Amino acid sequence: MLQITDLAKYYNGQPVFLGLDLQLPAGRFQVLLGPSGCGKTTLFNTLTGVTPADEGTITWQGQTVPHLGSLCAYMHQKDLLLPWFSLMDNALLPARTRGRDMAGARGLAENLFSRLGLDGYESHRPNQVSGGMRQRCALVRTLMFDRDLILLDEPLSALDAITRQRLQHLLLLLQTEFAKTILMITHDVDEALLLADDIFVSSSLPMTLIRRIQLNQPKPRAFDDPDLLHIKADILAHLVKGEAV
Ligand SMILES: Nc1ncnc2c1ncn2[C@@H]1O[C@H](COP(=O)(O)OP(=O)(O)OP(=O)(O)O)[C@@H](O)[C@H]1O
Repeated sequence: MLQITDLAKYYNGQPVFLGLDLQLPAGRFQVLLGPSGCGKTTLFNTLTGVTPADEGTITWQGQTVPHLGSLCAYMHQKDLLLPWFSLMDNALLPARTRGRDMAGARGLAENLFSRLGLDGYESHRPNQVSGGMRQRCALVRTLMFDRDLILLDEPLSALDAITRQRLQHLLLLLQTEFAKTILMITHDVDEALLLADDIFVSSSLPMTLIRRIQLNQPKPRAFDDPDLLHIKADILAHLVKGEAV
């Protein structure tokens, strides 16, 4: 369980967010949905210690921590693969830097490569494969951190519709098969509706959470589910209202 209380971050004296409270129960797929520039990436950077919080507390499994840096796996918008390493060596980096059993790590990475349609590309370098393949490799590397909590910052935003759909299914696997707690940022309302157990809708800058929606519909879900269409209309109305905050 992750508890964020009264979190604030300022840039140049202006709040990106302040008084932010968020509670994330373990094992759920939670999605933060908000307009461009509202502070979503800054929130993730603050949570992971990339940039320090100015106020507030972060509590992970009952312990107050300065940030979640070493407690979570963070997948950025950009794949951040090292260009001089092969895809497999990129995926194995978390295991290597943590001194893990490399034979076991390689076995797991090979299994994930195969599941994600990357087998045969293990020794390719990032510039020799497509954007979708790089994102899949980045997803494998994120899993190789072996953390219970995963933060995903628009992991699918740069992908074509088909690849995106395929990876959405894979993201669902993270939750069901690997029992991860996930917090994902997206702009895409449909993606949020397909994947989330909880959706947090944020206002524009400074970011406040203006709506929380719990979705109990079983997955995989269909876009034309009347319940989801109803929720979509509600979210869009809140996003429009949030722009005016
Ligand atoms: N290092 C920084 N220094 C100063 N201002 C910053 C810095 N990083 C981000 N900002 C500002 O903070 C605000 C929030 O930016 P952020 O990238 O967190 O938004 P976002 O919601 O993730 O945007 P997008 O959805 O477009 O990725 C923006 O006004 C941005 O210009």
